[in-house]
Amino acid sequence: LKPLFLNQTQNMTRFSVYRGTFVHSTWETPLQILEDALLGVDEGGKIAFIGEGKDIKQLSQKFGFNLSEVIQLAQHEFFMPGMVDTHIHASQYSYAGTALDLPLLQWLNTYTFPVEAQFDNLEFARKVYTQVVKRTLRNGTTTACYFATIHTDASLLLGQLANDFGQRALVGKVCMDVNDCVKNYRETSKDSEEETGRFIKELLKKEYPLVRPVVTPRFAVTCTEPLLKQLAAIARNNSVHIQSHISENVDEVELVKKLFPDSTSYTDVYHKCNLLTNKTVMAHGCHLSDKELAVFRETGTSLAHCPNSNLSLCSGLLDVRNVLKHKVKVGLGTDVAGGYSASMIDAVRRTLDTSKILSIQNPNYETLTFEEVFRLATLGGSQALSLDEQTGNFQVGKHFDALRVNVAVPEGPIDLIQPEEPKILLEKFLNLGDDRNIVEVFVAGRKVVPFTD
Ligand SMILES: O=c1[nH]c(=O)c2nc[nH]c2[nH]1
Ligand SMILES: [Zn+2]
Repeated sequence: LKPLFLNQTQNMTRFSVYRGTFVHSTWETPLQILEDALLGVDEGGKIAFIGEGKDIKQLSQKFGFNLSEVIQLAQHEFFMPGMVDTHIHASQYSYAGTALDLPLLQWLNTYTFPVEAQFDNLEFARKVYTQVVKRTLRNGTTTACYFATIHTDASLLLGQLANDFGQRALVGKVCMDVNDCVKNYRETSKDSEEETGRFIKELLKKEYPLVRPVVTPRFAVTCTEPLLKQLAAIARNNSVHIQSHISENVDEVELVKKLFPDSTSYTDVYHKCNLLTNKTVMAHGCHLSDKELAVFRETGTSLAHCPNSNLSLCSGLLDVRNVLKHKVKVGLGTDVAGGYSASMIDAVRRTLDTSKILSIQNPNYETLTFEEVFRLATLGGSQALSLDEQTGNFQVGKHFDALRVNVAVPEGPIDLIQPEEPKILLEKFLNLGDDRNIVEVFVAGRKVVPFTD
């Protein structure tokens, strides 16, 4: 009886086990390929073991799974880590793909603020937020760092929807106490502060396992210095993330200089207000100086590179190679709707395009490789959001956030003429693939795509 009893206790933990090709990044190498690997996920959604297919018998005995339960990937399939969108405006999704004919400051006043003002209507909010969460999940965004609007209840609803669909998310109620252009879209400083406190408290009270609040001053142009300082204190007291925008376009940088004459740079404005922390992510940074990047590095602040937006609004070209040389943490963002695509696959392509534009301008430029950009979209993003202990690659102990990619999916966008090695399959997927190739999406071990209802 004794051995049987022992065996039963061993079997108490049930694993989901996958066998096939796994591609991911580490800090040592931007592309590591594990062929015929076995990966086990425990009931908590964490990666319990990674081994080789040839050792399946020993692994099944050690971890107590049946060989018949192992899920085998097909030829042309691989698992890659879920992608991390480090910067996306959920509230701008309704007009994604339009309104790209004005530079940033005019774009905000003409298109963005009037739409965001409508999120006092919870039914409208539910419609938009449901669609953006589903669309991003389907396109392989397992973690999203969202801007909502100034409306606390609608922002809480976004958190609820991310939780319901199973997406890992940071959700920010936007703060802005300056806006003279669209009068019904701004808060008093007091409301902004109090509502941020309420937002954090109520979101944390829900105890959603994968959703966290992020303190969100929109940017220095729409926030007074006292509000910026208060928000930094709220973030510190609650140990939560901070997100904002910085140095996206030249006119904006000039305006911030005028608005904050006592600061030596745009970065200095935020630094003086204590907003630069190792849980802060700033979008864009196209026009940051090397000196400012050094402050990012010292404070542990990260950058969200949003190339589609930077090109679409003619904002600028972020020199990611220089950011990496300064050892500043950096991930990729779609920045919907300044960026017209909600897909992180597009963010990968636009990152490569931007790097190639910089190479055209300077033939000595060291162009980013597709492997490096793959790392930015996965591990880099998780690090930029200080979530790299939970997600970003396939490491024992991390959550299983993964995409099952079938490069040769029937009726899909890619024609495979002959069998290809995994590196080529990944490159084809990143350059030619779309959501049809993403046949399953897992977040913390749970299959969230295809949708169940
Ligand atoms: O791309 C952007 N989108 C926005 O909504 C925004 N607000 C401030 N700065 C911004 N940049
Ligand atoms: Zn943005």
